[in-house]
Amino acid sequence: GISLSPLIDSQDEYQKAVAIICGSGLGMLADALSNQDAFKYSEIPGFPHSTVQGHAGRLVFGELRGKTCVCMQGRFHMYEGHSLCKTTFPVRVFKLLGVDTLIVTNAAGSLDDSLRPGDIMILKDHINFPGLCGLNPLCGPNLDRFGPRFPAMSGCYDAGLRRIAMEIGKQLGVAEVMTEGVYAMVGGPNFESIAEARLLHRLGVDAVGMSTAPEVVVATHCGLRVFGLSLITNKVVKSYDDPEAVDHEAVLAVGRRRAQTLQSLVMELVSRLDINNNTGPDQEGALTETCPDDLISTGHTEALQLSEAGSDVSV
Ligand SMILES: O=P(O)(O)O[C@@H]1C[C@H](O)[C@@H](CO)O1
Ligand code: HPA
Repeated sequence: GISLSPLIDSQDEYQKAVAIICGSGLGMLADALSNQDAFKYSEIPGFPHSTVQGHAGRLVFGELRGKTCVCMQGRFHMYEGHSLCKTTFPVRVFKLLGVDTLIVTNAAGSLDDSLRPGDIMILKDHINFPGLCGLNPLCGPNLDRFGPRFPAMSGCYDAGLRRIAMEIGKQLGVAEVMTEGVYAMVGGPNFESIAEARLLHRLGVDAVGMSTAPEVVVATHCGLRVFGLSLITNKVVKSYDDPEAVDHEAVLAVGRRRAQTLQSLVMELVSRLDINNNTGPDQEGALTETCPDDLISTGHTEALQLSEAGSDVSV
C-alpha cells in the first residue's frame, strides 16, 4: 500500500490534524497547504474514484499555519453511484488516523432570496433528506468502536467554530456576505424542479446541495468536531416566470471567483483551532489498531486495509 508515514511520523503531532473536504470547484483550498504530499484516490485501496468535474480526486497532506492537515481535493457523491458507506469512507479513515476536526465545504444553491451567489453560508444545521428516507451511512451493524448505535445530531455543527468563523469574516471584511443557515442534502444529480424548490423553501431550507450531510453524520458518530460552509453558487429557480437555469459550469465559476476569500477564511479558522479541546471519544490507540476487520466484514468499507499501525499505516 501507500505509506502515509509523512503524516503520522509523530503521533503527538498527528493528534492535532485537521481534515478538510473540498466541495465542487473548491479544490483550491488544498493549494494553501505547505509541504504537500498528495495521493491520487485511484492509488488508495478502498477509495472510490472521483467522477465529477471540479473534483480533482487527490488526498493532499500538508501544513496550514503550523497545523497538520489532510485535504480531500474532491469528494464522493451518492449520485455517482457510490454507496453511502463508500462516500463517507474517508471520514472513518480520518478518524483512524487521529484527525480531530473536520471542515466540510460544498457548493449550494440558495432558496432564501437574501443569499446571493458568492455568499458564504456557515452551516448551523442540516436536513438529510436521503437519511430521513433510510439512506444513511450508519445503516447496518453499528461499529461500536466508532460510536453509538443512536448518535445525537443536535449540535453536530460546533457552535464555537461557527462563532469564530463569523469573527474571522468581520476581520477579513467579508461579514456582509456571510451568514448562518440550514443546508439540505438532496440526492441529485438533477437540480431541483420549481415545485421541489418551493417545497424546500417552505420547509425552512436556506441552501440545497447534493453532499455533506452523510459525511457529517459519520463524523459526528465517531466524535469528530465539525465545521461546515456552503459557497452559494446560484439561486434555485422558484418561479415559473424565471427563465434562468443553473448548470454545473456556473457553479464552478463562482468557486473560482471566491477562491481567495474561502482560502483566507479556512486558513485563519485552522490557525485558531484549539484542537486538543475536542471532547469527542478518546482517540488514543486509533493508530495502533491493526486491520479493522469489523469495517470490512460489515461492508462498511469493503476494502479498507489499514495494515499495521504507528508510522507504518498504509491504505
Ligand atoms: O460536492 P458539492 O456538494 O460541493 O457539489 C455540488 C453538488 C453537485 O455535486 C454539484 C452541482 O453543481 O455541486
Ligand atoms: N441544487 C442542488 N445542488 C447544488 C445546487 C443547487 O441549486 N448548486 C450547487 N449544488
